[in-house]
Amino acid sequence: MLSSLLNPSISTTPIIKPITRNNRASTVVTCTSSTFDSSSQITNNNHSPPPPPPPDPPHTNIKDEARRQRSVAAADNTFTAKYVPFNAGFDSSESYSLDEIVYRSRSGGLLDVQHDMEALARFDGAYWRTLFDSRVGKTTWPYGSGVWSKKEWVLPEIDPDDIVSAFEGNSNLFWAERFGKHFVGMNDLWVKHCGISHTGSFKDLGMTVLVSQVNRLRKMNRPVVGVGCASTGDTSAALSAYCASAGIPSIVFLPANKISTAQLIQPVSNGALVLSLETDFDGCMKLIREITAELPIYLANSLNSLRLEGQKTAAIEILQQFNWEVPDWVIVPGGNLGNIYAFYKGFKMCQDLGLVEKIPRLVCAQAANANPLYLYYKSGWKEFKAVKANSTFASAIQIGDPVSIDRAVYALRNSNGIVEEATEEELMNAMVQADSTGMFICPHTGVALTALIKLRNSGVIGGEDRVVVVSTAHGLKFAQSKIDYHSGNIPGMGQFANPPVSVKADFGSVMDVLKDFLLSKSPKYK
Ligand SMILES: Cc1ncc(COP(=O)(O)O)c(C=O)c1O
Ligand SMILES: N[C@@H](CCOP(=O)(O)O)C(=O)O
Repeated sequence: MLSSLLNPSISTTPIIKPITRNNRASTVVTCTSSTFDSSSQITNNNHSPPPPPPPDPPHTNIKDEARRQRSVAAADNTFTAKYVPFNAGFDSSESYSLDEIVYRSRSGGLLDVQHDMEALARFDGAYWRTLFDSRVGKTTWPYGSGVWSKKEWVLPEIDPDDIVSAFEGNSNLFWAERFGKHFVGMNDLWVKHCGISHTGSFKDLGMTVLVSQVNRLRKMNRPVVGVGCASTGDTSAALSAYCASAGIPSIVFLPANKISTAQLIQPVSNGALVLSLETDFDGCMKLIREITAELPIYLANSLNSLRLEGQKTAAIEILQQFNWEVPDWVIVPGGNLGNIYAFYKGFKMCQDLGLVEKIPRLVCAQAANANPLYLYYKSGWKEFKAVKANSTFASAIQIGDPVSIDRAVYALRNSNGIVEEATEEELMNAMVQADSTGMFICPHTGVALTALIKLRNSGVIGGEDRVVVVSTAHGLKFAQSKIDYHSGNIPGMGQFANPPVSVKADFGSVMDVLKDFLLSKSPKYK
């Protein structure tokens, strides 16, 4: 009933129909019962004169102004960074310039971006804190971005002219007062809302860095014709938006019928080549790795360590927002497992460079239907086994063979971390209960809140602890799961459902309903 009340045309499972256009297979997406087809393409049949050219842009813009400031200021670029094998020993001499196209070390392991920490440490913690704080809330290019306000720690050598940014980051960190008090008996619970972002998820933080570097590589005539990713929906949205903004072709591999309509329409709208594949995310990931090894398509998944340099700034922002006080716990939902390491790295750099004295304990929260990290953790980190990820309402983390498993284990071991899991009912109830306190969160944040509830119930997290739950995407991307829950359309679920009430449109009927409602809210008048 609710679906038809809200939007009769919403379908839970968007259909992607292949068509042939311009002698090559391409795709058309049907998000509702009405089809986008070739007839919906724009044609100019009325032979009207072309529109006049746009007026010349003003002579100066924020990039020009930033360039002028740089030429006046002393050389600001004494910092460097390079790729090294992830967690390499001190005796390793393997390294690569960030201008090389490389995703794996010689031994096939993961890479990491290593900054010249000695050069950064020539400035003390107070210097960095003041510098970062001074850039918040401005429109100065590129520092108006929460990511690029930490440029020296992200991509120090990139020319600001090459940066592709939507001034992402600086997302709000809000006090979850009612949820804290009523559901977990806490006074100091916070939500870092990374979903309030350009494309509605934390992926923007990493994608601005990756696409900026691609922009630079293309200007250097490196062989990058397009950028591609496998995605459960959010990475593809971010990739296609940043590429479209820079005029770079993007290609996204999506598991057919496994992502939400709102996520699917994002790359379609931004002009990406959208491939809908009859497999799951892990299958898409395997394919994109094979394809990017063959074709001049740059890999944009978090296997590419550039992404994590942007994502780590969310951790620095949390410290900044607490006036450089360190919370006790940070809870992050995990899928491909790049983000948990990005948080660790952001906190650790702040500790190593003297901005703070310690780092928080990290919790990675997984859906029980896609829980390879949780199983590994429970085995005492003995043996990692990829799993076949089952369908979950937290569809963006339906991942059974996470590429960053080694990074996640490193982050958790070095932060005295914990892994928790959430069943479908637990994560949906947590999401719905959080929404009832004024939030509108995604199911992945429901997974993180479930971890919090479990750790509070077991006493691991104390009532006085300061906890940050990372909300990774905007709830509006996952409206269908909320509609299904509140409609009672999910077997075995709906304990906290709040469906709309159908009422006859006459005074008496409306009064009856309202009286019942008011009495139920004010028992003393009963
Ligand atoms: C909304 C959302 N939350 C959480 C995650 C998990 O992040 P990661 O893959 O870095 O573990 C993803 C993507 O995987 C996501 O899209
Ligand atoms: N949730 C992700 C899955 C891919 O993760 P990535 O960080 O490796 O790109 C998505 O939205 O696609």
